[in-house]
Amino acid sequence: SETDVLLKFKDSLANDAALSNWNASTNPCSDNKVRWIGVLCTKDRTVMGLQLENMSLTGLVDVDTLMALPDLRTLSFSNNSFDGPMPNLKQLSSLRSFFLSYNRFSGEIPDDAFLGMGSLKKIYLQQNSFSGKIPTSLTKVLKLLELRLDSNQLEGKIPNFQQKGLQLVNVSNNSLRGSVPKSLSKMDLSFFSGNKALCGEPLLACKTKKPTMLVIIIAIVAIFVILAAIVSAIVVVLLRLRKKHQPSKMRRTPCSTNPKKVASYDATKQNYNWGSAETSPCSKGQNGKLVFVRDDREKFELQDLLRASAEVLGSGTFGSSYKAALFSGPVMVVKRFKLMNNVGKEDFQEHMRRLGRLQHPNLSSLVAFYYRKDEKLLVSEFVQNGSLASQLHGKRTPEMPGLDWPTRLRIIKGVAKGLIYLYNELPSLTVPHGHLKSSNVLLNESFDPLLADYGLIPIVNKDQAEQYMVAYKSPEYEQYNRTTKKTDVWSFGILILEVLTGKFPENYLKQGKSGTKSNLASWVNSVIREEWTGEVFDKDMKDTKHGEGEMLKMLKAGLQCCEEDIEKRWDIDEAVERILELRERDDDEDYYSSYASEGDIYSSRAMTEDGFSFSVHT
Ligand SMILES: Nc1ncnc2c1ncn2[C@@H]1O[C@H](COP(=O)(O)OP(=O)(O)OP(=O)(O)O)[C@@H](O)[C@H]1O
Repeated sequence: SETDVLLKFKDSLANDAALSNWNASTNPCSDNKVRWIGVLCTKDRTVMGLQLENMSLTGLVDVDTLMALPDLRTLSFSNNSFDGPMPNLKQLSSLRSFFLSYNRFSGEIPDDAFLGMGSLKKIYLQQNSFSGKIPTSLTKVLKLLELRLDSNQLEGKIPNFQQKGLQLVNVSNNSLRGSVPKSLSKMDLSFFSGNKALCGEPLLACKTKKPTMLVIIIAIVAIFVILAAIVSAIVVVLLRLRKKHQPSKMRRTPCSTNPKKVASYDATKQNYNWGSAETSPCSKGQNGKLVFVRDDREKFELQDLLRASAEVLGSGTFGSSYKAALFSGPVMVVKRFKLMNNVGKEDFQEHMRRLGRLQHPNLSSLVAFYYRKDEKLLVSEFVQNGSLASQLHGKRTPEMPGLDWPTRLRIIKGVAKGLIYLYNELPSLTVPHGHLKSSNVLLNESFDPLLADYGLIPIVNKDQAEQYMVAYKSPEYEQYNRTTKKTDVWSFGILILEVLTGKFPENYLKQGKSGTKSNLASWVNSVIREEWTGEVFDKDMKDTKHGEGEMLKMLKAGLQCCEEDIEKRWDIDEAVERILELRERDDDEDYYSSYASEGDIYSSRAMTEDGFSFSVHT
């Protein structure tokens, strides 16, 4: 009977004076008046629970015996003096609640202590000396509403409770660590306090996982600083680019920034005073002197150049060129190079001296140079009639009516002579000129050509050279990334075609439909293929009447020099030889007539042995 069960249970207790009315002569639930102390009964007078609180009980909680009470739903032994490990209550799988708080229970609670207790709603274990981890089997008690584990010596992390109905989980005053599970974050903060290493809502945020407000503010400030730095860097770069790309019309000092090269020809010239030596950028940090490459001419100082009134001649790819009339008479041209650091100072000076030794009627001679690490100035004599480019493409005026054929022929021949001289004098250079184009062919008072800007490939910065210098626009460089001894011949060929057609070569450098590059030579070829050879010649070219034959031969020579297949392209010797053998017109009438008759053959539009047909324009 239940009487026997409870008396047996009482036997295992010690200090049980409070249970004095528990005796075998009465039934625990028989009569309200004599109901046993601390026994809770159902309506049917069966034992439903034990509420043995505040009785100073000690001894053993005999769970095995209690298993014989089929309707037992609740047990409370709160505020007694029980000690030892937690009773094995999971055997009482129908329990709805149990209260062991305020005793001296100790030791670890087995991890599976609550397994199978599917009806349990309230577990009160607070104010004992339990140690070890919170058993994970608690998370499986699906109906759990209230759990009190506070004021023990529990450690480790709080398991991840997921029960929907949980109303209270108090784990305060233990030694728990880690973060409060999200499912418990809305509970009262006091349920978690007293655990030094516990964090997360409702406690303070965990440092490792969530940044504090201060950290967030610092991060935001840092992002702003970085953004500001990036924006200012972009602004600086844009300003520099803008400065660099200012059109050549802007007034410049010889030390101002190199503007971007434009594809169209710009013959604009402006008078400009360089200002005092102090205000000129050239004077800042200027500790070097002009170095004269020859002894046979009058010397002057850099200051003399800076003091002279200057005219901007133009802005090339490497820097601007200035015309400076010295007080003592001579007129010089100073070209400012920013990007000439391919070699060190010694090699640079050596190369300059080498160029300075070159003397030829068709070369513009280097007079002096100035070396500074970040910029170089090359000084040469001013050449009277400007460049071949300005003569071919500049605005037509009564003073600049357009070059006639005899002059053009003489110019091409002069260029050929200058070129072969460079090949002979600079044999170690694969590309002795390297930058042969019409703006680098200057014309003296008799319209004889003088080559300029030659022999610079070894000293110009490689990147810049590859980007801007004429040699690197050649088919062999475009296709195979290499230059050869015939590369200058190709530039010469383009120059010849430019002189004959009056077309500006850079305007014909295009990517073709098939991916192939087109150039002035391919344009000329296409016109010839259409049998409109006469159409290729410059309409502004005067005095062609007796020169058609030579013009045609020159056209062929130009195309031979522009042959894309290097094997088929003439070498410099052949090119020069063929060009120099072309006859120049003189006052000999016989010559006129023979020349004219040759032209007449072509003007009949018959195909010639060279494969050209020719129709004379008027
Ligand atoms: N010694 C000179 N006498 C007269 N005009 C010159 C002289 N040197 C250069 N020029 C002219 O000054 C202008 C600018 O020349 P610059 O050499 O600076 O540029 P570019 O030849 O157009 O291009 P790049 O820098 O690619 O050579 C050109 O029209 C050029 O013909």
